[in-house]
Amino acid sequence: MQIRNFSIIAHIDHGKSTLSDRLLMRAGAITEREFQNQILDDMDLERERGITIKASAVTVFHDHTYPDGRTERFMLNFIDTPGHVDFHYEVQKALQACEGAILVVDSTQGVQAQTVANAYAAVEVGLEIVPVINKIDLPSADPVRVAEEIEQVLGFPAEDAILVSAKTGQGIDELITALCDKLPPPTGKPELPTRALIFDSIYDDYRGVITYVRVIDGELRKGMKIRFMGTNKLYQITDLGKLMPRPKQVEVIGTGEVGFIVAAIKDLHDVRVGDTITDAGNPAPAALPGYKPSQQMVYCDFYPSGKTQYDELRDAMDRLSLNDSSFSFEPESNDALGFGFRCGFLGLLHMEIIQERLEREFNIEMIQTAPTVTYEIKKTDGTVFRIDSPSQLPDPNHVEEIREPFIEMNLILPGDCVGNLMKLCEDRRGIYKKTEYIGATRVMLQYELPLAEVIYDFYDRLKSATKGYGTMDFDLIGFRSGNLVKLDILVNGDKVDALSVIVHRDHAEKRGRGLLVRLKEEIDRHLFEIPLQAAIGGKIIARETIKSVGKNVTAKCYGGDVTRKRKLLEKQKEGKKRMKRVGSVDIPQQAFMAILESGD
Ligand SMILES: Nc1nc2c(ncn2[C@@H]2O[C@H](COP(=O)(O)OP(=O)(O)OP(=O)(O)O)[C@@H](O)[C@H]2O)c(=O)[nH]1
Repeated sequence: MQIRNFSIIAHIDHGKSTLSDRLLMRAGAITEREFQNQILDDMDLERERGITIKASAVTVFHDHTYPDGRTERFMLNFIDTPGHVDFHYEVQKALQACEGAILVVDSTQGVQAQTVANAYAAVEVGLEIVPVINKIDLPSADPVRVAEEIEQVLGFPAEDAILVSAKTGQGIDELITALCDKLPPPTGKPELPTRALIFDSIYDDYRGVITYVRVIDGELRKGMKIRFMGTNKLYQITDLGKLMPRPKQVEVIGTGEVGFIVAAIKDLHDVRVGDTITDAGNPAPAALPGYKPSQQMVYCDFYPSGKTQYDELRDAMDRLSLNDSSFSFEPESNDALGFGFRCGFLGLLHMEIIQERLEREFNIEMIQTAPTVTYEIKKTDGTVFRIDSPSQLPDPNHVEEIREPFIEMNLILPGDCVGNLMKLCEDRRGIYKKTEYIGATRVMLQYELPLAEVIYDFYDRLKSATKGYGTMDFDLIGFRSGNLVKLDILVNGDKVDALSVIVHRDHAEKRGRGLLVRLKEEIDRHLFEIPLQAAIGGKIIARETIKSVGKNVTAKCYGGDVTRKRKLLEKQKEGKKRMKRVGSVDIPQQAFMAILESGD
């Protein structure tokens, strides 16, 4: 029997999940009805089996007929990947467990920013790529143009693209034939000591940690004693299986195959994605190369509020981190906000997901501070270290350099929006790199930008400046020294650490003023007058005053420019009720997020 391992990669909404389901249906693994119900998203399935399915590696069989009439059975293993820019890391993990990838491009949309990013990622790990043009059933489909774009931007010959409709099933047989013919087989050796790559793991309430593996050499057997080569932990396999797509127990996962193992592992942190599993009785001499560890790029604080206690928040986060090892938290205390946690995320979307899950699944009420990036500090004594909160910045007299993370951003947009986007990038301290044309009407722009300038609202700005047609993708390229300063905020004379930000010196005054104006809108009047001040190193650079209730009877006007309200902030409307008392002033949740809106 032949084995082929591949991932499906695509820009968001180009049809990756629908195509996975269609392939499952074509291979007879699911029924037409299940296809209609989107099997891979079916939560009932998880409940029924007591197993959680995530970024699943699904196994199906296909009888392939060669041109000479011979037939042979193929085991096709495919791994679903997330498409969002925050989860690049997950995509990389999936790709390294494969020999090939299907690159899906929507025939009505063409090549988009994440099409390019995912294609490059797949080429980088040496995968064979089968380009697929999807949604050809739609009247607005333009597969010829899209095939040309694929050739022009990515270099895959236009005639190699396979035209399909995941929805109707058109072209799926050609696709499966191409997978069998074009993708290389796995190259591992069955006779060598076992080496299996961990590409995913999840925590399951009933069975502990479930580890997804790709066996490179040797095999994994039920009952086998295994060693995790990186963490040096020993376990015994109690169960192993494959997702077909329902979990099916097997006795052996052989060379080149994928599957999951259960070994009574209680702590997700014992199982490091990228680590190698070997046979404890006959260990491999060296581990597989593994992955770069996931990088947290965005940090913020969570503080319990309302009826939620500190312990409840900690327990909820503990439970969440069981299932998501790229989310981290550490106790943090703060004069103004009391005891809470400093949390690290892969990106802003990841942060929103965690915040939403805490609120929805655990009924947690909390105050969240504005997100910030990691900075690298060089002190005058030569020491270099990283901080993930402005409050950790040492005395400016001891700081020689503040370095901030920079990204390389690729934007794909309609040609007539280029001017607007270049202005936006330049306002955000962007450094222009290059422009490339895609066909006659679209442009790929490349800029280097400070991450701090894009994490808040850049995506929304891009969408509104391009009527929704623009797409973006970025990669971290390193830390660069900048003329950065810490801007402190004083409320009624008290410095509120959670409101401090690190900003470029040239923008400091404008940011300080903007922030105070927003704070003034958010903080209700009290019985006394409240001075608001912005300061750099003790020097006040801006000031506002919230008048006392007694002095002016005009009703307070809330809101500001509604069109500027971001999605993130809208979700926090009820946060208005969540207050934290700083000194004698009540500050609502939204005030802590005001920094997000005070940029321009
Ligand atoms: N007409 C048509 N619609 C399709 C086809 N394939 C997918 N779609 C639709 O396109 C939308 C996005 O498809 P998904 O399969 O969810 O896309 P995805 O790439 O997995 O999206 P994410 O999981 O959000 O990254 C859905 O509404 C699908 O029904 C197709 O071949 N034809």
